[in-house]
Amino acid sequence: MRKQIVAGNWKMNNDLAQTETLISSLKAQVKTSNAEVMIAPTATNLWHAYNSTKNAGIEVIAQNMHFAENGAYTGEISAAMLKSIGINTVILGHSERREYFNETDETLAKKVDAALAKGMRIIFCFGEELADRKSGNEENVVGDQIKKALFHLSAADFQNIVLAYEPVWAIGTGETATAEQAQDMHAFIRKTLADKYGNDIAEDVSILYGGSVKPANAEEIFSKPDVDGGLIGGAALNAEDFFGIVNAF
Ligand SMILES: O=C(CO)COP(=O)(O)O
Repeated sequence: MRKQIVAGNWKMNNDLAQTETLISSLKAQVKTSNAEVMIAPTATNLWHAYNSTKNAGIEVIAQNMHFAENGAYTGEISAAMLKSIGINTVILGHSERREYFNETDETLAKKVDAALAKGMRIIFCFGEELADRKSGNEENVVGDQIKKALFHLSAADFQNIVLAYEPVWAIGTGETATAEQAQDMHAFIRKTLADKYGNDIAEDVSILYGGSVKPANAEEIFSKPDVDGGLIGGAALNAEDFFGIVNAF
């Protein structure tokens, strides 16, 4: 079953005290929602966030992980380590990881495999850059990113995959894809999945939109039939704004 999801990607923001404050504000705003609500604090605060959101209707998820089980990878965190502190979902392939940390489709495919092997759910991100969109190449770029990192998977694996379309030109820029641009790309993504795995799988996968989603534009974006939720950056750092978006469903 396709799920509606709103996930807050906190990126490298909020120390421990700020994490405590924001979680308290979020807990004060939670009410029964049609959407699953997730937050992705920075790694040092995952354990605290996990403990302070138990039974609060907010899932704590990770922003990244390494593909190896363990070993000589200074500074990295494995799927098993995340699982051991109660984290069952991980964001992979964010454009900032691709751009600043040289993550490639090939390394992402390994990360996807490692997360699935541990039974984790993945929010897999991809999206074109401005130059790709200006040259009309956005579908080729997005199709390639999906195929290279995910098309070695089995149909059953997609039960644990959520997709997040995040056009790079709309991240942190205040520039949002129009609801129509998001819908067109999400429909293309679903068709790409359907061509390989069949309609049932394609219809079941949740596809989130990310890129300058705010309370003011969330309702219109979420109203589109192939948009199943959002991956939220800046607006996730404020509890009212974040729940303004969650409540847009
Ligand atoms: O990158 C994003 C979420 O992962 C989107 O960030 P903004 O909402 O700040 O544009």
